[in-house]
Amino acid sequence: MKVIRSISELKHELQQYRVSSQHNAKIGLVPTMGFLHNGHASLMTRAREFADVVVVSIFVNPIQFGPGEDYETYPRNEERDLALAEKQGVDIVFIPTVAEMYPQPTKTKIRVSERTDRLCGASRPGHFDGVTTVVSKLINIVQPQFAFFGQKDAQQVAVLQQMVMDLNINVEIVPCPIVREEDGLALSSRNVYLNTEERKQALVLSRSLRDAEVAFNDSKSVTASELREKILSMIQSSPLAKIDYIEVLTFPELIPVADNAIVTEVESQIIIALAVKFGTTRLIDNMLFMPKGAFSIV
Ligand SMILES: Nc1ncnc2c1ncn2[C@@H]1O[C@H](COP(=O)(O)OP(=O)(O)OP(=O)(O)O)[C@@H](O)[C@H]1O
Ligand SMILES: CC(C)(CO)[C@@H](O)C(=O)[O-]
Ligand code: BAL
Repeated sequence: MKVIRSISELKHELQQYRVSSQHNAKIGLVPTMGFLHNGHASLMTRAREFADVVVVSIFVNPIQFGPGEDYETYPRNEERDLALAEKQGVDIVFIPTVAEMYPQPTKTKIRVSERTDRLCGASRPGHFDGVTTVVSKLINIVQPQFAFFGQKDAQQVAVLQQMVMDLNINVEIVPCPIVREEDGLALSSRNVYLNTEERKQALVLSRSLRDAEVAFNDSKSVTASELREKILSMIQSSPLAKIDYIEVLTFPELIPVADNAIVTEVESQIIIALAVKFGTTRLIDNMLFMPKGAFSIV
């Protein structure tokens, strides 16, 4: 496994793969912010199935953090990350510095409208401009055929799919399923911030989504607002939970489902997306539902 820190060296290395391969090596990119866990590992495994060369980037991207967010304290552990990537059979780990990615403050940003209006786009103004800008840069540098993203960050997947479609970027965005701890908590680098009590109470996210899934499967007449209320009351029973949002939307368009709509009758895929704070740690989770007539794009 090669560890590369400069853009020019990465481009050179990838060019070697392209010209030396008899089969036109397919490149898979897995963008991350490091502090890798099994959710990231699952993206690498998926990438290996699609691509001959797997490139993982590790970069805590300052321009997707707002003022007062956790850019400075975001967990980092390069040694452990490299060991995990090596174990996953990754070919190249790209670890640029901020100065390498942004030699001067970027004067150009990519902004996707509409799909960024709600959920984390509303709670974290400018966040997705930072994500789409850095992902475009990474795609331009690596020129992969495939790029892999976790469905845990479902809005990120929807926004990036919109971006590559609108800008005719020649890459397939491949969404990958959410990896969870045995007790249901979605893996996230930020879980490390949780103290014992917060970690315990954070289980309410996956449990409330599972309850919603049961209601969805058992009742032919459950409405969007009933599903939302069910989740709301369950999360509110956790004293430490501070709700940012609970929304029922179509996916990937992210258009709100009408309160009185019977969810099993909606003709597109539906997402229930949550963001909840426990102490200072903001966690997100979601579940996709496939009403009758809808077909999956994930
Ligand atoms: N539990 C998970 N299952 C599947 N994919 C995941 C999971 N957690 C993160 N990913 C994906 O890994 C990629 C890199 O994410 P990132 O490095 O921000 O990790 P993270 O655990 O989501 O961190 P954070 O705590 O900052 O949200 C993203 O595409 C993200 O969706
Ligand atoms: C895609 C990403 C690596 C861009 O910085 C980040 O938003 C993340 O880790 O999900
Ligand atoms: N995985 C999302 C990256 C962020 O929270 O900034």
